[in-house]
Amino acid sequence: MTTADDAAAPGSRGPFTAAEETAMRAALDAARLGVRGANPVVGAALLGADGTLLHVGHHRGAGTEHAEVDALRQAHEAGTPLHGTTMVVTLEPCRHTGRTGPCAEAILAAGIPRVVYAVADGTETAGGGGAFLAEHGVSVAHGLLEREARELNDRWFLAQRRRRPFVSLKIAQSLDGRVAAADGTSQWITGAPARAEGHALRTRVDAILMGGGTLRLDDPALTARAEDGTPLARQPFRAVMSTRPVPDDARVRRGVAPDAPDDGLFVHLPTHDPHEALAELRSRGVGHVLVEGGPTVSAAFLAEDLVDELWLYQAPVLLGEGAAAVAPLGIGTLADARRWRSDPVGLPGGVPAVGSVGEDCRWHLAPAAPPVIEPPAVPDHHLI
Ligand SMILES: NC(=O)C1=CN([C@@H]2O[C@H](COP(=O)(O)OP(=O)(O)OC[C@H]3O[C@@H](n4cnc5c(N)ncnc54)[C@H](OP(=O)(O)O)[C@@H]3O)[C@@H](O)[C@H]2O)C=CC1
Ligand SMILES: Nc1c(N[C@@H]2O[C@H](COP(=O)(O)O)[C@@H](O)[C@H]2O)[nH]c(=O)[nH]c1=O
Ligand SMILES: [Zn+2]
Repeated sequence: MTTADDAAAPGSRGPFTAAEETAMRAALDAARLGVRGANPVVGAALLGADGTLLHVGHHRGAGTEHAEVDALRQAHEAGTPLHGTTMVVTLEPCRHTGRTGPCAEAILAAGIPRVVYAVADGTETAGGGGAFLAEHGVSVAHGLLEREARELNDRWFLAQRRRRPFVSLKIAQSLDGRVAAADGTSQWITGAPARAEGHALRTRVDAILMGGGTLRLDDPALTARAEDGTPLARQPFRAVMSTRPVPDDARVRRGVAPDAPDDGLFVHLPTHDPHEALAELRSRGVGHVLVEGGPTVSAAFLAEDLVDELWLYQAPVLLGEGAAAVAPLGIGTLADARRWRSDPVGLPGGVPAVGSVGEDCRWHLAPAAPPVIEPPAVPDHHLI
């Protein structure tokens, strides 16, 4: 089947050697060690002219070096000669300068004569590296293990096509699926190790979002903090989705410096429409949003299929009464239930999707039905 992707992608669709396929499998395994969010997970393997797997790199999340650069750095440190090598990468090498430099130029500068990638980047900003390399005389082929590579980042590709941030939802619930006791108290359902994971996630995202209900009941600061309460170095935007005014003395306005007037990270989103909320955050450069409830806002994002990954922590606590984790979604019968699957990509270093964190249980999930694999939107630089 020919897709818009094929029409836009440079180079051939193969044939590929057995060594290239082995290298791509190693690159896919390496990609799974990364974290997904504003950026996809990506792996890159350097293959010697004789088919030997030389170095395998991966991307460790937005702001860190890209997979190809990781592999090239390893080669440099080991003194590996690069003539005759092939760069095998799970995503088309980027050609833009974002938080890091363009991989396509790094590959060209390294004198690598062949590049094999699985799936086109497809974003307006970073796509086009394959064409750039082909124009500069590099042998470029794409489509090797494309389905596997696409599955690894399926919801990330979907978010890109829809021009919205990647959305994570975090829920900390009791054994009986409640996120607060009858009187609204919810601090703390889960234990310290699970909360520490939550703060590590907060520091990786660009914005944390809560609803007006949580603001009014809990007055949270929405900052990323270490276990002893000290602020972590990287702080995200703090967004409140509420049509009512946010009080001047709300902690979410202040962030990590309670006495400072305004750190520029507080955002009031006076809407009940999650699409509108995401569009506003994207206009501020947000690529990854963490929704931290409560149940009304969680349901609003879930109802619109806007949750790309779910971090669900379940504590061995029974409440019997209190708010359910998610407000009604209009599901009347089991056949209409929303099913989720383990997300193979998660915490840095490939921590398992389902596991224990202290006394609690962690589930890292993605919607079970992968999005319909449409061809990626043709990037603007391919439009006439
Ligand atoms: N354990 C956990 O993981 C968490 C638990 N909680 C608990 O949840 C409880 C609060 O739940 P809840 O009241 O549902 O809080 P929410 O945080 O979901 O806020 C709901 C409010 O947000 C506004 N809002 C934004 N979008 C929508 C929408 N699409 N539809 C309707 N209203 C919208 C409305 O405020 P407005 O009228 O101002 O527009 C609404 O009253 C608290 O007890 C809190 O402790 C909260 C977060 C995490
Ligand atoms: N992670 C990754 C790529 N990711 C691409 O680069 C974009 C982000 O770049 P930056 O702003 O520098 O973080 C991201 O949106 C995606 O299009 N590309 C690659 O060549 N290799 C990588 O390992
Ligand atoms: Zn890159």
